[in-house]
Amino acid sequence: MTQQPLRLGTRRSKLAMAQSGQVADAVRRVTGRPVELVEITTYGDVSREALAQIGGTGVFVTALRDALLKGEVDFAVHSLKDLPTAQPEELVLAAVPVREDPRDVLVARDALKFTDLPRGARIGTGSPRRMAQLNAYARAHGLDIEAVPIRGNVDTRIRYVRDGELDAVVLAAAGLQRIGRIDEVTDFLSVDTVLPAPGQGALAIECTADNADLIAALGELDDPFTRVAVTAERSLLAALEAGCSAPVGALADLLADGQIVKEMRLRGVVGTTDGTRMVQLSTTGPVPETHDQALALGRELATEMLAQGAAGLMGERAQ
Ligand SMILES: NCc1[nH]cc(CCC(=O)O)c1CC(=O)O
Repeated sequence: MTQQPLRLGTRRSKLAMAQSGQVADAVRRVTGRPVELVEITTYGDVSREALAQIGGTGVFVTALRDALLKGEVDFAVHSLKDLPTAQPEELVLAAVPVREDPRDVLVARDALKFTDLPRGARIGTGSPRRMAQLNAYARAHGLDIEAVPIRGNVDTRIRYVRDGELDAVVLAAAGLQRIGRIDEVTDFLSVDTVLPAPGQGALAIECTADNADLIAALGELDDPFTRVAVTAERSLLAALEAGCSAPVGALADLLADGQIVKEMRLRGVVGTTDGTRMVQLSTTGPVPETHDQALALGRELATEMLAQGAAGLMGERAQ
């Protein structure tokens, strides 16, 4: 008996195709069903200008969600950090698989590490979050760097370095891992230096809320810890009322005593892009056992950050 293939909606970029291909393999494995990739062109893919104007929030996601709602595809794969924090009622995150390395990394000329960059080094990043933290670190440690706003996909950004236009670019480790270019990293930035974006390194597998059989099947790919961690991180982002282009970093991790997991820590940072003003806090508590507990942890930290003036540091937008 031949089974209808499951249709996986994906963006066409190299990164999206790579991660969708990996998820397709995993879904074939757990469901035993064929999976076909359906390429969907998003507004953000078509127009760089449009992307700059609308600021980036969710542009890559909207077209995939429309295709789900129209029944053109059965499920979609998103980079979790690109998902708006508001979840549409008709859709569910059926799985959040095990997260890749959440760190940001440097791809620099001549195998340079961040702290070895020469005075006046030009570092490309379009992310206010990365700019804020790199500039703050540079100020504190007497480094002289210039953060240069850039756009484009991962290949384009690395090309700025290969062409000698920039000394380095900052990217997410997870993206490079997924497209097979992790070997080009010259420095893995400690999360103490640059806290990643909420949800960075994680994927979201989404389908319609009425598809109980598929939700159950995709649920096999869910990693409960990753889900709890990214839920807390995104709850912080939502409670700060910041969009995905805001200078907000967040990371939840487990604190263990030997093999025994004791607590979850949630760290958050907000700063001005010039790195002169930062609010950086963390909170630690029992590992959340429910979605609501994970949300509460994020809200708690947001409340503390707002009390320290976080809102006043978020006015800036990506260039
Ligand atoms: N902003 C674009 C984007 N969205 C997801 C990733 C890959 C990393 C991930 O899945 O978190 C990237 C590239 C990057 O930030 O370098």
